[in-house]
Amino acid sequence: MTDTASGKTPVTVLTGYLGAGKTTLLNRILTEDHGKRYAVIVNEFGEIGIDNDLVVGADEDVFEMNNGCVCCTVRGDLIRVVNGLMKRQRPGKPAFDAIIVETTGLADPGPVAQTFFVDDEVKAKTVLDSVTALVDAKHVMARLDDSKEAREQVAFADQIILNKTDLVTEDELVAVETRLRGLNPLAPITRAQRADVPLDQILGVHGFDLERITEVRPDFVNPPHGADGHVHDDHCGHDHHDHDHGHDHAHDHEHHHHGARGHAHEDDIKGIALSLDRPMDGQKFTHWLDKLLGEQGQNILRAKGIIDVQGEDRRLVFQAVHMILEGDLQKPWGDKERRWSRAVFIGRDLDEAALKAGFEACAA
Ligand SMILES: Nc1nc2c(ncn2[C@@H]2O[C@H](COP(=O)(O)OP(=O)(O)OP(=O)(O)O)[C@@H](O)[C@H]2O)c(=O)[nH]1
Repeated sequence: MTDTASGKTPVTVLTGYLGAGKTTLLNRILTEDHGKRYAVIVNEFGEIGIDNDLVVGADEDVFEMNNGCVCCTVRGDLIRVVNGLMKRQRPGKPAFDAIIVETTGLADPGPVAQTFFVDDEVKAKTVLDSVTALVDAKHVMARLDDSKEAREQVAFADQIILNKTDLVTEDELVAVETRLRGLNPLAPITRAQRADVPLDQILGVHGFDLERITEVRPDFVNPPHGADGHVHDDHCGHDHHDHDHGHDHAHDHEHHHHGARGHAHEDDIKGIALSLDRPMDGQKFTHWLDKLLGEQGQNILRAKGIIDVQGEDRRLVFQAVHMILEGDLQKPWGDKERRWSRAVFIGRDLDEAALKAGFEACAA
């Protein structure tokens, strides 16, 4: 599964709130008869190695980072572990087909994801394939109410596995999916029990590649239910009347522990999808994006997009994790292909009107 274009080993960052089913998934990855070799990097809380012991077949392919808190900074220990893995060899190919990094249930996945952009050695050998969030269908609504980390994990994800679907009704599932989509309109949601998703559907998916996602499921950039431009489709369901997270409510930035259910709630994290059918001025756009990330990068969890630059045959593809921005010109637009620009910003307290105006002002 080595990334064919680049020869780099794909890395999946696995997040999910406490108890969502991460260990269950890792055990599947390590034990299933898939003919691949995966390395799993788990994160330990200080001295007690519980997680590692819960992962079966742990010895050979499971590696620990235990150097401090996973959510604080770009991870020196993670860099060391990954570089160590990359030095191993199998005849003619990298030692592992893919690497999965588990973050603790409470961690912000941002710094872990950023690690794969900042260290030159890591960057040369690996490519961040996706941030995958596991969600507990039974408990996620309450967690989204009371936990900023839970909201950030969902907002940050390239794909979401909605686990424990056996514990809730279809109506409840639709309500959960609607809420997840409000926080993250881009990530595909796959339902699962005991994390029984096909591994080739979640690993090596190029989740960071916006274009591929929109090719597979064009509805991913569908604005959330209730928002301008939302298209009703099979995925949104229409019987979720009691979960109308209106978008005009006053914000509650404190998010004290509410009861598990029943209050009207405005998620302060949201995803904003922008598009433009005219070519853009490349310089204007780059300048705008740099400035935006410089000023609001703390609040922007993720951004990615494909831009149609005037006078350029190739598409400009960018993505950002907080303030860390990467962008380059990628494959040329096809003759019959629709040339258009689209971008998604996921973050806290984003001013949608200002973003839209700024984006459109970059038109050539
Ligand atoms: N009913 C049900 N239980 C599940 C499912 N998936 C996992 N579980 C159970 O949920 C519990 C938590 O699962 P884990 O895989 O340990 O979750 P985790 O995300 O690793 O938890 P932390 O390590 O605390 O972050 C375990 O008892 C699992 O057996 C599911 O689809 N349905």
